[in-house]
Amino acid sequence: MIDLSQVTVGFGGRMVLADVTFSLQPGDFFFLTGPSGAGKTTLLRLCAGAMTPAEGEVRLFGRPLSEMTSDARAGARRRMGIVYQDTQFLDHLPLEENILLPFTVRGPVDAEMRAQAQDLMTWVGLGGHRAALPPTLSGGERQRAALARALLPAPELVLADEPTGNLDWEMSLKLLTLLIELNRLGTPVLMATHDLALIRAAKPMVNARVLRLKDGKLTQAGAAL
Ligand SMILES: Nc1ncnc2c1ncn2[C@@H]1O[C@H](COP(=O)(O)OP(=O)(O)OP(=O)(O)O)[C@@H](O)[C@H]1O
Repeated sequence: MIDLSQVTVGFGGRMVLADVTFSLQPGDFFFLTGPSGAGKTTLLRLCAGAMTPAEGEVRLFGRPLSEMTSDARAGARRRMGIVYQDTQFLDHLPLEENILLPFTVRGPVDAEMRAQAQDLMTWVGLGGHRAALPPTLSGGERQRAALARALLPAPELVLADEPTGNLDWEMSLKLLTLLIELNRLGTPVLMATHDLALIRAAKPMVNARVLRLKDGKLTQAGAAL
């Protein structure tokens, strides 16, 4: 579904990703780890078609990124559930409307969509915050809202950048469990995280693989979970 082939990315003369090859297929669950600044977000942005590499090829749903128009890239992104580290919300809209945005931008929102949004909000513990304006939410609440918004349109794959960074342990486990449940239904997940305890907690629940980024290189520590 996503293929990176010998991809290289640098910023200001500094190599961040060097000759990285990676493939995300149906059913895969990958944790992406590595020190701060190792390039985890950069790799996720490549997977989302949000940037182009200096060298190498990115394919999204089988199509070379280099041959996709910006509309085609946006179309590919709509098929993905992307949880950014700093998901932006529209501050003047109540949370429920923010979560419904992926639907609103495509057309009228019907009662079923609204019910799905409310279910997801309840699941992530935001059922009591439906009318809240985003600036009044805590960091952890915003993160859970970001997850709900990414998952609402039933994406074909999930890319999540430190989705548990602001969450307590219980909520982190809950979020992990939701991603694992989705994965069991076949949705591939690529999740960047620093949290090795969370990776260990996943071990009995999912056949996940660990990718480690260091010095621009990607290594797979399949048995290290
Ligand atoms: N648009 C950009 N312009 C210049 N440098 C950038 C840009 N994006 C990322 N970088 C640099 O590339 C490196 C990798 O950044 P990236 O955000 O991918 O790392 P990360 O592994 O996600 O870090 P963290 O765990 O702290 O979020 C960093 O040194 C960062 O400063």
